This record gives sequence, structure tokens and C-alpha cells, in this order.
Amino acid sequence: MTETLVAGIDSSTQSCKVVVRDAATGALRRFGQAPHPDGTEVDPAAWWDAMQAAVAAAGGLDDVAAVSVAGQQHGMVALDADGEVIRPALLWNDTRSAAAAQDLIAELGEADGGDPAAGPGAWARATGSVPVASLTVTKLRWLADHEPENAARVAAVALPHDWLTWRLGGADSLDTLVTDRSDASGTGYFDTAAGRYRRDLLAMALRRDDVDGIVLPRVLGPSRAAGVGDLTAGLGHLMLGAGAGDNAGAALGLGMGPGDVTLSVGTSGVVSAVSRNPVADPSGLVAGFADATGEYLPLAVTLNGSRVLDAAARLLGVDHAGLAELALAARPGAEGLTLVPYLEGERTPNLPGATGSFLGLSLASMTRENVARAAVEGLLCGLADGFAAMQDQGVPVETVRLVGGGARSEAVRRIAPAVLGLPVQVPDPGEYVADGAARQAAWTLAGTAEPPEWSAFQVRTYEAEATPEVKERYAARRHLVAERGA
Ligand SMILES: Nc1ncnc2c1ncn2[C@@H]1O[C@H](COP(=O)(O)OP(=O)(O)O)[C@@H](O)[C@H]1O
Ligand SMILES: O=C(CO)[C@@H](O)[C@H](O)COP(=O)(O)O
Repeated sequence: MTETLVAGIDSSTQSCKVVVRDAATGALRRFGQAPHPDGTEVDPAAWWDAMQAAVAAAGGLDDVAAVSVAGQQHGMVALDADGEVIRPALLWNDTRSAAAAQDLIAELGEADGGDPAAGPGAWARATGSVPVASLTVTKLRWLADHEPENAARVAAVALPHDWLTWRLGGADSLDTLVTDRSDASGTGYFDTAAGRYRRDLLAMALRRDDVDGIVLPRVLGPSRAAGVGDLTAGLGHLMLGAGAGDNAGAALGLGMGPGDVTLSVGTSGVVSAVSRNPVADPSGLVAGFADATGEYLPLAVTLNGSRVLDAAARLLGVDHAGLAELALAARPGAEGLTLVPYLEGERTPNLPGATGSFLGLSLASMTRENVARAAVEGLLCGLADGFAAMQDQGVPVETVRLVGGGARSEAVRRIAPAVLGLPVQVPDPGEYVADGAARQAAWTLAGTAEPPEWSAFQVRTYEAEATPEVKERYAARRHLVAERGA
């Protein structure tokens, strides 16, 4: 019997990855990857080109029955009435809209009860999240304030995964744009608990009173088909799933349920958990997003994930294996050296203009080993802060898993349980976002109530003696940061 194949695509910050899997068992059949351009402002055409290259590297989709696209969240893809991209997309890690976030918070507070200080609570109640520069709503306000002629031309707003799904489906008209709850919940103009758009917030962001005519992608249920796609002439037809934000994709790929907490060390550092109830944290540390199965996915996100390791390896003139070796050769705590790794500014805590700092340099601590160790510990302390914020929101913790490109580092794997003070499971290295998209495609194809049960992945559990002093020192130092440009 010939097997039915499905594909999952992860259009993430640094690259596009494609997996082709058996729809019934989830067995991996093929894989392809292609890089994305650097920078926090990207022409979506580059994602399309990378997707074509990654699909080709994965052997094409000729024999594939269904495909879903997961993607980096929040990126603003503004389209005009002809469906053309108005300007390069501003990505989730572009911090130019930090002041717009502050303005929007104050304005909703004023609109709600006359008090700008009530803004964070008002946003958390309205959408589940407090705006930070990452969220799409703040990018739209930035557009209105800095490029009003572009803001006036906006006829539709999509996210990276919506736009790619639309292109796959033929991009016939703006009305065929679709999305899913997980990605819609990261826009900042979607009421996550109620599952509906807040056009009043879109109007506030764009400073326009005619937003009823603006197309927002239709929000599909978790296993609803987005249509029948045609990647390029000659590649044949395939069913399109609704797709998802990348973190919800990973949750589906990992089969996460309540009690499972995932740390992802990709470009972003993410702590996420599935919750049966919506979360609305007025402190803004936890974003109250939705998952890709009908539940919720509270998460805390740092701007400084795997690139902290990339930068430290560059600084020390070693590769990733060399960095891990150096870090593991140092003692816990790096003899008093701390890296506050705000290399791209920071989102959790919300310090978009911050730069990073090495603190605690001494003759003893200023060694290559300690610098490597401080980089790994600093990255993990940022995640540990997010983890604590999730626990403060009542998120239960039974298992902790580590995924993403940075989880390939032996140092990250071995130091994570020491910094968190908990055992950490590391699944087989893989592309769990793309896997989640593939599982969604199989679900869409099957038309069943629940996603297909796929064979479990292997995990290796890492344990270590807890080093609470590392987190304590970091907590005492993390506010000692300089402003960008200072
Ligand atoms: N062995 C390794 N050790 C540490 N970091 C690694 C290793 N392999 C890959 N990475 C890092 O992982 C990152 C890419 O991870 P990925 O999860 O694909 O990111 P994204 O989804 O944000 O594009 C890169 O920054 C890369 O340098
Ligand atoms: O902003 C968020 C989630 O809120 C990021 O997690 C992006 O979704 C990018 O993810 P990666 O490409 O780093 O995995």
C-alpha cells in the first residue's frame, strides 16, 4: 500500500524548514532547509523564495497530500488593495515600535477609565497581552506615525504564515486570506479569550476610522482546510491546513498538554505551556496567546536566544562545540562573571533600548572559559525569569523540555537543569515547529476530532545540582544595563 505523505513548513526567523512525514505514523521521510536574510525588516518575497528552495531540498511536494505552514509570529505584512506588499515586513524582533507600544497602552487606559496607568490591565483584558514592540499592533501604529502614506494604503494585514499560506493557495483575492487562533492571538487586535478581532484596536493603531474595510485573515478552526494549493505550475494540488504561529506549531509537534513546559532556544528564547484557560497577565511578562488545538498557550519570550551563543562563539573564535567545551570547563557561576545578554534589546523584561553587559570582570573571572559559561548562564537566566513569570500566573509544571537550535548545545543542555533547578528533557534534535505543521496537515486531511497520534520521540533527561546563586547574582545585576546608543 502506498503511504500518504504530509508536509510541514516552519518559516522561522533565520530559515525555512520543510519536513515530509507519513500521515498515519508521523515517520520522517524527507527534510529541506533554506536560509532567510538577516535583519529585522524583510521583504516577504524572500520567505517565498526560501520556501521554494527548502521544498525543493525536501524533494518537492508532488507526492504530498496536505501541507501546513507555521511561521515566526507577529511580523507585519501590510497589503494594498491589489494584494501587493506595501513595505518590507517588520519582524517580531524589530524594536522600532517600542514608543508606539507605550502610546497604545496609555491610550487604551485613557479610553477605558481615563487613566493611562490602567492601560496594561485594559490591554490584558481586551486581548490577553500587553503590547510590546514585538506585537503587530504596535508596528501598525509605527506605520501610521512614520509612514502615514503607507498606513493609508493598508487594505489587509497578514502575518508571515498567513501570507505564505495565501500565496500557496493562489493569492486570488484578499478575501481568501486565512489564519488560525494561535497567530491571530499575537497580533494585539484579537480578543484571545473570545476568539474575535478587536477592530477598534486596529483603528486605534492605524489612526484610521475606516478599518471596517480592511481585510483581516479569516480565523480557521484548528483542523479546517485553508483551501487547495498549487505551489508552482506543475507541482500538483495539495490540501492546505490553517497553519499556526511557530510556538503553537512546536506545541503540536511535541504533543504538549497541561503540565508540559517547553523552553525553545531559537532566535527567540521562549517559555511556553498549554493551558485550558486563557491567561491575561497585566504585568505583560506573560503573553496570553492561543495554541493550535483550541486551548491556550501562555508564553514568555526573550529577544536573546541562540544568537547569544552565536555571538559568544564568534567573540571567542570557536564553533558551537568549542563554545560548549569552554563553558563546561568553567565552574558554575563563572567565578563571578555575569552576562546580561540584552544584545538585541529585550522584550521580557520590556527593555527594548537596552544593550548587554558583562559584569563582575576580575583577573580570575576574565577567562575564555568563564566568558563562555557566562553567555550560556545569562541566556538561561533570561529564560528562568520567563519560567518564574509563568509560574506566577499559575502555570503548572510537570515536565520541562528544551528544543530549538540552541538545544543542540551540550552546554545549554547540561547547564539548564542547574540554572532552573529542575530536570530538563531534551527530545531528539529535530524541527518540532515544522513537525507540528505536518501533524496539523495530517489532521486536516483526516478530518478527525483530534490530531493523529504520531509515534513518540525519544527524550534524554539532563539533571544537575541546582545553582541558585547564579540566578540570584543575575537578578541583582540584570537591571545594570546601558541604553542603546549611550
Ligand atoms: N550546536 C549548536 N549549539 C548552539 N547553537 C546552535 C547549534 N546549532 C545551531 N545553533 C543555533 O540555532 C539557531 C537556529 O535555531 P532555530 O531554532 O532554527 O532558530 P529560528 O527558528 O529562530 O530560525 C542559530 O542561531 C544557530 O547558531
Ligand atoms: O515573537 C515570538 C513569539 O511571541 C517569537 O517566538 C517568534 O515567533 C520567532 O520565533 P523563532 O523564529 O525565534 O523561533
